[in-house]
Amino acid sequence: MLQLQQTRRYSVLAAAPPPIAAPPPNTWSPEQRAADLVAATASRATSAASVATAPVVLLTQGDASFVEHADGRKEWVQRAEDDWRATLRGYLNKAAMDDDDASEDPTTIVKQALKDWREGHAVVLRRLLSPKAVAEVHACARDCLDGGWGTIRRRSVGLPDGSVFPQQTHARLSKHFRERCPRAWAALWRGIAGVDWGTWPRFSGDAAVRGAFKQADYLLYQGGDSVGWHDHYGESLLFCVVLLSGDFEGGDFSYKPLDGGGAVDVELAAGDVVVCPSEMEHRVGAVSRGTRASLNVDFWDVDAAADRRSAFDRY
Ligand SMILES: O=C(O)CCC(=O)C(=O)O
Ligand SMILES: [Fe+2]
Repeated sequence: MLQLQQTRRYSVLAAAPPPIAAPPPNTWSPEQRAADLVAATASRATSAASVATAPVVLLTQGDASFVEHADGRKEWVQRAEDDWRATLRGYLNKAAMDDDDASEDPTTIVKQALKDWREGHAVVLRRLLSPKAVAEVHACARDCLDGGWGTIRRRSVGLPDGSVFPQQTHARLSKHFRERCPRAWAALWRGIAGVDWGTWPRFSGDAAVRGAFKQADYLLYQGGDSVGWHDHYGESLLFCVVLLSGDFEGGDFSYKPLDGGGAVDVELAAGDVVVCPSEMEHRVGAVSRGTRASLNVDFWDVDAAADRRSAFDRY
């Protein structure tokens, strides 16, 4: 069993800088916000109507958003945790729920990916998750919100490049991910075991990969959200990212090869998975239109008894 190293570069920044232009006091009134929340917690059918009138987020800076209302008015609003939850719920109420369970066998997908793979690079598993497996993950995130069993945060990962402060909305699904997303989980551990074996072997076989599940995080980016350059060194041994949505612009996933070569942009479609060794630096570019949803899953080799995280950090 390897010793888990201290975190070196994986940065989860706590404080957000002030927005570029100071937002005016919140004119998205508490009454309106309360009404949105009530509507959002109602049934899916009725909440779909309320979502149509929710402001569109054009840009985010820290906890402030520049929004456009249905009548065309634009303004800065300061947002609190409940607002981010409402945003997440609004997206999840509309997220594609596709019943198509067709996907290729993970072994075949891994074989193809390893043919194209070069040492020191990430591995891309095309369409590893079927539309139904992707839908399972969206449904799990909604269940996490409705059931209140996972932590939901607005957080920053990585270092800002230029003036853009990286931010993502983050829901930790670890507690129930494996049982609520059986298709997604089976595709992931099979795909990852195959990749690991054929590249930088860190886990000895399927059972070791299954036992090394550390956490699964559902991530939402919109209105300029991004993730700066960072790695997961010391936090895990291997991680993967699944793209869960398609209707957005910007939001490219890039990584820096371990041989010191220049950054590589990866084109991803919903259901595609990028697998990286945890020391590999990566980032997500700013999302300029629509919503990018993804799932980050980390694998380590610390067994349950040696896991010293608090319940909050786990879930
Ligand atoms: O959303 C992604 O594609 C990557 C997210 C990421 O790197 C992280 O949350 O650590
Ligand atoms: Fe990351």
